Amino acid sequence: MAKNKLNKNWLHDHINDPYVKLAQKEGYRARAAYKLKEIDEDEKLIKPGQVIVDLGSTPGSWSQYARNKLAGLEGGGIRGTIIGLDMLPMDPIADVHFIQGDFREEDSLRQLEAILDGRQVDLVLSDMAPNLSGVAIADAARVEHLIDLAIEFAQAHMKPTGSVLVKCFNGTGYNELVHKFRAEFKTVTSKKPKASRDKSSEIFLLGKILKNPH
Ligand SMILES: C[S@@+](CC[C@H](N)C(=O)[O-])C[C@H]1O[C@@H](n2cnc3c(N)ncnc32)[C@H](O)[C@@H]1O
Repeated sequence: MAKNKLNKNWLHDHINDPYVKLAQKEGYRARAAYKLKEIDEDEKLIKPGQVIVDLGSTPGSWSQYARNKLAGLEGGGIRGTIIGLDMLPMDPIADVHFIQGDFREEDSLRQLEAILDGRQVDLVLSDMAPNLSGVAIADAARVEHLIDLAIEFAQAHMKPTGSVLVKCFNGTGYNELVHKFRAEFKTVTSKKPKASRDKSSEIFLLGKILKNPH
């Protein structure tokens, strides 16, 4: 299909997408908020008082959703901590810490550790998506690398009873990722929320309770 037609189709789908409309109405920066919302409502992941790390947070809809879940009733501050990290800038969200950095780089980890200041994380979220080259094996390796780093981070900084939710793609390398999750977590579930487009091979893996915490 010609590129122009593809762009037009995307625009048509986007404008008519109920989640895009809902995001505009409810003040979310991206329709992605509803992916996390559905998974959270199913799995009861986010609770007041938690320490949450949101990897690949820009433009910020997952952090906004998490913030709403941790918000106090009287509209004052949040109970808990949210740290967003992305290589791209993110407009500030009240009560959400933000680090601009590449998660593959040591410096980003140091900055995360500085904000954590010894506290353990309850929930690691990763909606990180690497730039894809179209070469299946190379792309699978990039996705896997980011997920390996998220798991390593969880091993080092998450409570043993915590959870890790990562975006991956149901294609080359997916079975290996499920295998890896099963080796690391007591419970592993794959999630395809309704807001994740059918056309997309995007799928989320949720691991709960570390088998071998450090
Ligand atoms: C799909 S978007 C995230 C959307 C976000 N969850 C939301 O709800 O607004 C994926 C993000 O991952 C970020 N990303 C990809 N690779 C990264 C890396 N190595 N380090 C940090 N961020 C990364 C991209 O810059 C992009 O902003």
